[in-house]
This record gives sequence, C-alpha cells and structure tokens, in this order.
Amino acid sequence: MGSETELKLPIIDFSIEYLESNSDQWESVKSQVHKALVEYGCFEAVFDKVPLDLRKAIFLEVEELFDLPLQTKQRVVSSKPYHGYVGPLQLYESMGIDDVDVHDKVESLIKILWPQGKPGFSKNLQSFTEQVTRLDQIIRKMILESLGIEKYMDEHMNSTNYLARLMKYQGPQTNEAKVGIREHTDKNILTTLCQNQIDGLEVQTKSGEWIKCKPSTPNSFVVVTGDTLYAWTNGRVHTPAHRVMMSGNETRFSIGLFTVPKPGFIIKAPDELVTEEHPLLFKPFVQSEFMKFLRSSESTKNALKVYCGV
Ligand SMILES: O=C(O)CCC(=O)C(=O)O
Ligand SMILES: [Fe+2]
Repeated sequence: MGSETELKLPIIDFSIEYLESNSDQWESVKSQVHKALVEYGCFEAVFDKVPLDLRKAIFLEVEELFDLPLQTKQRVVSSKPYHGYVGPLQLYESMGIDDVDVHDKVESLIKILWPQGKPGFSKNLQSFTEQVTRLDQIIRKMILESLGIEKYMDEHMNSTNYLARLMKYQGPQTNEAKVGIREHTDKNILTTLCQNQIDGLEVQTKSGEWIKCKPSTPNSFVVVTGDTLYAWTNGRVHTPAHRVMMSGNETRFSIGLFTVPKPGFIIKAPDELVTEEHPLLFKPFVQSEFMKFLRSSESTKNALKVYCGV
C-alpha cells in the first residue's frame, strides 16, 4: 500500500537566547518567516519563553473560567463581534479579552467573572501575554524587514491593539469529525495560537488541501496571518482559510492572541508594495468599519474584496 505523506506546516525555531536584529540567526529566521507566510500564511513557531508550568496553569484557569455559570460568563459583553463572551454554540464557546496587555482592562474583566478577584489568573495571564506579544512583535518586525518596508515600523507597531480569545471546544463523543469552528480567514493582522494537548486546528494550503496541525513540541504556537495583513502588504503574504475539527471525547482549549488595528486606523498598502507587477488590491479601509460590514453581510467569503477590492 502506498503511504500518503502527511502535509505539515513549516516549523520555525524562535527559541534562541538572544534573537538580535541583524545577527545571522535573525536573518535566517526572518527568511524562514517570509517564505512560510508567502507560501502558507501560517507556520508553527517553537518559542520557549512561556514556561511549560505557566502554560499548564493558564489552561487550568481557562477551564475554570468556562466552568463558571453561563449567566456569569454572559456578563462579559461587547458590541464588537467576537469580543466578549460568545456561545455556547454547538461545540464552541469563547471569551474575548480586549487590550489583554493592559493590566487595568484585564482586572476589570476578572472582576466581572470573579467579583472576589482571581490573582493567580491575572498574574499568569499577564506573564503569558508579555511573552506572546514579544513573539508577535519579533514576527511582525521580520515581516516588515523582509518586505523592505522598515520605514513603517513605528507607525505599524503603534497602530495595533491586542485581543486575546480563550476558546473551548467540546469533544463530540464520536470519532466522526465535527466542526468546532467553521472554515474562515482571520480578519485581523496576525494571530498566535496555543492549545492544550488536544489537536483539531486545520489550515488550508493554496491548492486546497487541509493540513492537520499537530504541534511538534510542547513549546509550540501556530501563527496565522489575517486579511488585514494581506491587504496592507498588497497581497505579498497569503492568508489561509482554517477551521477546527473535533472528534472523540476530550475537550480542547486554545488561546489566541490577535493583533488588531486600533479603531479608526486607516489600512493603506505602502507605496513601495504597489507596482506594475503588483497593482493595488484594496482601497484604504478602516478594519473596525470592515468588521461592522461583515456583521451585516451574509457571507464572509472574500468579504474584504467585496468591501474594498479595487
Ligand atoms: O482554536 C484554534 O486553534 C483556532 C481558533 C481560530 O481560528 C479563531 O479563533 O479565529
Ligand atoms: Fe481563526
């Protein structure tokens, strides 16, 4: 019998003591990031700056959070889609935490869920966020450098906020795969995902095959680009469709850190990336307005093109 080779995401190692700009290591990792994002819009990042006991602790706390009564979770509301509490849907529920890198914002959310406070969770979430935002910033710096648009670095870095989303997917109690979160592209800039030991994330290649993500180390994260990065780079990086498929009995938890443009910030491809060979793909747009459009439109497929395609 011929054995099918399983498709795998590129694996990029960021576990280097000092990943300094301009060092040989930096240049090597940068070119791997560039290649992976052009080809897949996605890769596995090995990053050992989040200690494993911190990961373990935070996932236990995420589990506790979802075990709170539904009425308590539903107190976390937001007018923005996928911010605040979402669910419970068939297998899925999630809790969005806006500005997760801003201590007071996190504290006020925790007060809603645990009026008596939850110091362990607050501290762990802060340490986790500090490290994962570092990884996000290294990757974004590498993206801008590899596209030759370093002059926009400060403007770009200052134009974003961080949303964290804690997610729970119930096992469907059958070996038949069931949809946990349906196929979509992310609408933000960059997403960094980490999961408990239960797999389920699948990423589609440009040729339409699905890659089942099986993180190769306990220190792994999956990094996915969003439509806004695709638009801002005028199509230089791919933005992949992805979904979560669940089977079996076990519950999957994941944490996503989403880099989101600040409300009102105009996404406009740098002149350097608009050429005869690469004509402008999207008119300048405000991501928060696009999100409102998405909410009112029927289909999310090619939504950005429908909204502001040239
Ligand atoms: O849970 C995951 O691993 C993926 C979640 C996801 O794709 C999303 O929230 O946009
Ligand atoms: Fe996603």
